[in-house]
Amino acid sequence: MLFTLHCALSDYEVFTNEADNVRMMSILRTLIISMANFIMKIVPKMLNLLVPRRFLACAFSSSCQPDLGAIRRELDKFEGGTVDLKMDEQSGVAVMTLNNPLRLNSMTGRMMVDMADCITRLENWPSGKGLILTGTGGNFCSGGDLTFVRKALHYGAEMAAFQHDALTRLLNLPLISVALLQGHTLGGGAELATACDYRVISPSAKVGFVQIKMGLTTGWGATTRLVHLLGRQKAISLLTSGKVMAAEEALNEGLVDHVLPYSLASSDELGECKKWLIANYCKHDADLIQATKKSVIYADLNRDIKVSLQHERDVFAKYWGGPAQKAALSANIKHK
Ligand SMILES: CCC(=O)SCCNC(=O)CCNC(=O)[C@H](O)C(C)(C)COP(=O)(O)OP(=O)(O)OC[C@H]1O[C@@H](n2cnc3c(N)ncnc32)[C@H](O)[C@@H]1OP(=O)(O)O
Repeated sequence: MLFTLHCALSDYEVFTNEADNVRMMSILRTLIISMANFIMKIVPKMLNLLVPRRFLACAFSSSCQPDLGAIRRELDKFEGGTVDLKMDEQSGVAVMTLNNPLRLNSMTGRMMVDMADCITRLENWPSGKGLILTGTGGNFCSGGDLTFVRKALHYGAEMAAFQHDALTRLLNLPLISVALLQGHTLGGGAELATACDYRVISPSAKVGFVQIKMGLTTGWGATTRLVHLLGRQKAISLLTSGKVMAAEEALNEGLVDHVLPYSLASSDELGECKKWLIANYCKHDADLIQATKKSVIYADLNRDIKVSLQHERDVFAKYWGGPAQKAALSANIKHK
């Protein structure tokens, strides 16, 4: 580049006499191209020195996909607690339980991996209708396990990518899901609750997006889900206040859908929640429930009304004239 500059300047002295405008323009063009090439070469090198390589790769590559397998192997090293799944074939309702009771079911890396595996099993459960997400020992979840959090301070973006994938899959299960909020539901715990279709709360429970008080924003996708669920204003209010709400306030805010009666022992609340789920959403045929939920997800993700209606028609045509409709017609049902 310096060589080009030198040649260009010496040429300039010669040309002042000849006033050869055409050659002057050509020299100027060479100069500009050389400078541009120089900048294009040096800027990425400087950025490479200043910013970690993995961030650059993500920021500049349009094909950047997090390697979930590698993240999973890393998260699995942060032990403590489990997430357990029971699938009841008879009722079609599964119970997924956060199990880290000494730390109020706060989530370790291992639990995140467990939960992702449970979700994979639920994605492939054709006779399933519903899911209850609950915590053991009278608490839902007090957020990220702070022992894990302290060890994983270098691993936030990766953990968030893993949780975004798992919790989006949870939200989009073809089952009707409900989070049973008991005791404490804080931070990441409140985020988990927003990855279910509904939230049922114990009258003595408390729930809050306390991330802001921990110097954080949401890492497990709750901001995106809250805006869909409650709209911008309420999302801003819950997330920026970090307020911890009692059951009635959470109901008034629209965050929860049902408050359980006061009369129940904590151990009976799971049974009551199951009754609520079945009575409201899981009475009918599993195949129809799954088809309905899938259509709702499709409509939500494809806001183009024509595309969504076409899909709805296709699903409808599959059931029209089918055995379930014929059985219902024969039964001569009165919908009183
Ligand atoms: C991913 C980003 C996030 O989730 S940010 C939010 C992280 N969560 C928190 O900061 C919650 C911190 N914990 C608390 O505020 C209190 O423990 C709450 C939940 C209010 C319960 O208070 P209290 O009923 O008095 O119980 P306690 O404090 O004695 O707790 C019992 C034992 O559980 C533990 N615990 C609780 N939460 C966590 C957590 N998130 N991570 C790790 N451990 C947790 C407490 O340390 C306590 O343990 P220990 O009995 O002292 O050994």
